[in-house]
Amino acid sequence: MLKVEDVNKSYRQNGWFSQVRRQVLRHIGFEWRKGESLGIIGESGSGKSTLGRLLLGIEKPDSGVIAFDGKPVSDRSSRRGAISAVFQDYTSSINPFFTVRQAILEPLRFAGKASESFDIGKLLRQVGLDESYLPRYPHELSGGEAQRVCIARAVSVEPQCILLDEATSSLDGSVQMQVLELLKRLRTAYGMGYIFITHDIQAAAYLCDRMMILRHGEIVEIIKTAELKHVQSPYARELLRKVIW
Ligand SMILES: Nc1ncnc2c1ncn2[C@@H]1O[C@H](COP(=O)(O)OP(=O)(O)OP(=O)(O)O)[C@@H](O)[C@H]1O
Repeated sequence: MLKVEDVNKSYRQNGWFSQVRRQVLRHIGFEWRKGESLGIIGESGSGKSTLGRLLLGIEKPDSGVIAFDGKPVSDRSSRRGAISAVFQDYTSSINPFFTVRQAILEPLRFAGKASESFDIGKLLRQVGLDESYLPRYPHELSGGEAQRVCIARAVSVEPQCILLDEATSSLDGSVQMQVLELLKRLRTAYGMGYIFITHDIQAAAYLCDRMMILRHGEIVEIIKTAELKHVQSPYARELLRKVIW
């Protein structure tokens, strides 16, 4: 379980030497339960990606606690293999000098899970590719294929949770749908859960069991997707109005 308690985060407003700080996240608290798919939705600038970086332990909060199975995520060894990430920018997520084979084996080696018996072909087929992609370089892949390779990398270590930050947003309509379907299938196949950061409420509704709505760095509401029509706060109602009703 991932537990977030009273997390606050600010950044210096005008560069390194500025004394002025802008509060980006305020009093964030929630739990992500094993196997769950939780959407984090909100408008641009609401703090979604910042929260994602804190959950991954890439950055530290000013105050508050983020713990995975009781251990702080800032402790790299505790989160290694527990949380993987897939980002929007699939082109820069893969080393341009790595083949697909090298790109997929990299996180496995890092997690100490690479072995001769690892079935890389099976993994590629799980994400809708096949062995013919193994010698290819990123520039020889379409956007959808590159993002599938990123997903394969994230899945390869069989983490408990994959954090996806706008991972389907830059794919065009039908490819985005294919990747969402793929994520649904992988969840069933591997039993892992997702934290799905997006401004696309429909994509989140498709993939997630619960949704957290962020505004100006604060949680407005956390609601089960099945009960989305019954959101309480005026902001959440307005945000959902266009796509739900
Ligand atoms: N490293 C940083 N230094 C200073 N300010 C930052 C930094 N990272 C983010 N911010 C600011 O924090 C606020 C929240 O940014 P964040 O990227 O988390 O929002 P978001 O909801 O993910 O937005 P988007 O949907 O546009 O990606 C923004 O005002 C942004 O300018």
